[in-house]
Amino acid sequence: MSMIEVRNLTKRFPRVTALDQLTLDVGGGVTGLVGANGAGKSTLIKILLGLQPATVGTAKVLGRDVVDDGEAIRARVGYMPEHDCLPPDVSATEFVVHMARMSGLPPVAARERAADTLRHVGLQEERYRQIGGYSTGMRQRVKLAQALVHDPELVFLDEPTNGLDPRGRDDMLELIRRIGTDFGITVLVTSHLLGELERVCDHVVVLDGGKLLRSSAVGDLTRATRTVVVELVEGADLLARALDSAGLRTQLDGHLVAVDVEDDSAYDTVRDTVVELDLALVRLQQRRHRIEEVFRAEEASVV
Ligand SMILES: Nc1ncnc2c1ncn2[C@@H]1O[C@H](COP(=O)(O)OP(=O)(O)OP(=O)(O)O)[C@@H](O)[C@H]1O
Repeated sequence: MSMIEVRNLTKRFPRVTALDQLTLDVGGGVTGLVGANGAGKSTLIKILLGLQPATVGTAKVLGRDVVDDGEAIRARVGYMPEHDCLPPDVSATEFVVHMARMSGLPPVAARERAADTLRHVGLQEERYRQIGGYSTGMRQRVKLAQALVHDPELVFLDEPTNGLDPRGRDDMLELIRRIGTDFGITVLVTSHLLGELERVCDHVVVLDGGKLLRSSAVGDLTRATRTVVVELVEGADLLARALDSAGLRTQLDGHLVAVDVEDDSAYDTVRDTVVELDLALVRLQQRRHRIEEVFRAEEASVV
């Protein structure tokens, strides 16, 4: 079932078209929304939350229209905004309890949910201190906690790893994965870094200049473009030439030949050719492309 359905969505600002006839379906699990700064990611999230009107087109979230049913959608959806929006002079506990109360939870339930959620995002004793003294990583966790405190079915996380050091990024990505797997909450997470999303996402949507560049399952994206690396004692150039003549794409690098493998028959061709040429094999290793390499290769072939 589609959690989000976007049809022909266009958003024009006076000087720029932020979204351009975007059509898109997002299912359950963790979906990454990737694009350079200005690609339209935040604008899409704001329209899906009913916080901004589209110029043209329609969108549904959890089966409800974003214009007619904004309030009902916001009750079942969490939102972690990109920019800092936290009051400095209250504690994380006070803030998250307040947000839970705003979502309609009674006082005792709000306190319990806030404590549970802050624990899940990894804020311990520091949750009683004023937010003004927090590190960026701690502030991101508070923003995440307020997005989860009312037990939503779907959360929008806008650039949750922004400003974090590598360790903080890893921790945040792990948390996002757990939101999807352990709690069964559907996640739409944005980033301008494609590489970090492949670790936690089931699906990736790529926006470019407000248009849909690609929407694929992460597994399909990397599986479709495997490489097998063949290392030989000698004769790598002979093998590369023979495989080229057999219609495979190869790259020669010293004693190594990297071969693009589009289907399983390519393995047979590599094995048979090594035997026919009577070459001494050191290693035959399969390597999946990283998602970033796939896109880089595609961009290069477009240029
Ligand atoms: N309220 C606004 N008024 C005018 N232009 C806007 C407004 N909001 C966004 N834009 C423009 O729309 C385009 C898309 O912006 P958006 O914030 O959606 O991109 P983004 O992919 O989220 O990038 P970033 O990560 O930098 O926020 C940009 O060119 C931006 O300048």
